[in-house]
Amino acid sequence: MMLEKISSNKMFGGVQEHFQHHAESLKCQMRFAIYLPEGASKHAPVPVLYWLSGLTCTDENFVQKSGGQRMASALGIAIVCPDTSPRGVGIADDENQSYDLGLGAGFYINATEKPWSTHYKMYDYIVNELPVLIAANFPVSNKKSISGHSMGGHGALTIALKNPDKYCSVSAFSPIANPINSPWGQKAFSAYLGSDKTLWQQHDASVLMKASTQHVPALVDQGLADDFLQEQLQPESLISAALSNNYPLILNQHQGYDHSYFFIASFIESHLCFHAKHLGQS
Ligand SMILES: N[C@@H](CCC(=O)N[C@@H](CSC=O)C(=O)NCC(=O)O)C(=O)O
Repeated sequence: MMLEKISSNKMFGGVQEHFQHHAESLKCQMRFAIYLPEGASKHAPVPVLYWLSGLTCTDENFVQKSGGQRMASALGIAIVCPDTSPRGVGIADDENQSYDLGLGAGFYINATEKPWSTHYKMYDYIVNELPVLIAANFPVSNKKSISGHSMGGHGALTIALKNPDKYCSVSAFSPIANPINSPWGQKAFSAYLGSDKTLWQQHDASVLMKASTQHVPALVDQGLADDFLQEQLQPESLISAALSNNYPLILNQHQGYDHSYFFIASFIESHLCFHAKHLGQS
């Protein structure tokens, strides 16, 4: 698979890079960012944290705003940031977009409904295609963890809960914790999956956590001044699910913090330390 390098910048001794490539699962060109810490090499491969961004984001938001690279360098962890949806000429909703459906809003699921089903296979891209591409082209080990924000927090939690053998740990900032009961989730799942709500449940972190039998260690941070807290995010559903299933979820709530990357930047280092512990880096 051909990778085209878009940019490369030395940062904290390592390197922050952006690439583009043809994604088979999405049938379009995709971009991703990768941070590689100093010393990562074929002889000293490093584990990878996949970061899934939220609505309206690209591969750039985390790279520019989170400040996560400093601790990733110290801990010896690579961070891969994919884009949040397929993009390109002729892809559904290119010309008629709302911020919470279509471009920048792939929800990390495989769409089954037209017109989305041709390209919107973000689950396959994140779980299967991208890790193979990363392993083939970068000095990484086979240890992986996953994290994300908001829509990406939903993606990280659901992907880890559905694939407990693939991920050493999962974390999320302000995740859409119960999308089958939130307006963002209902809009996306209706469009991408259709009206059968039993299918929606397979992509709901609270439903999956309640039923989970193999527990991936999970950390969630939530700001209490988040404008989306009650209507869209509903962390109380995740807390109930964890309690009912004795799930090892750490959920921290923070007075005064909102939904922005200022919140993520304030706590990203604790997430990286959490993942480092489960990836065997500390
Ligand atoms: N209506 C807003 C919503 C966009 C927004 O807040 N996006 C968040 C993620 S929300 C859930 O997935 C975000 O991360 N934005 C990018 C950033 O860099 O802050 C709007 O359109 O602005």
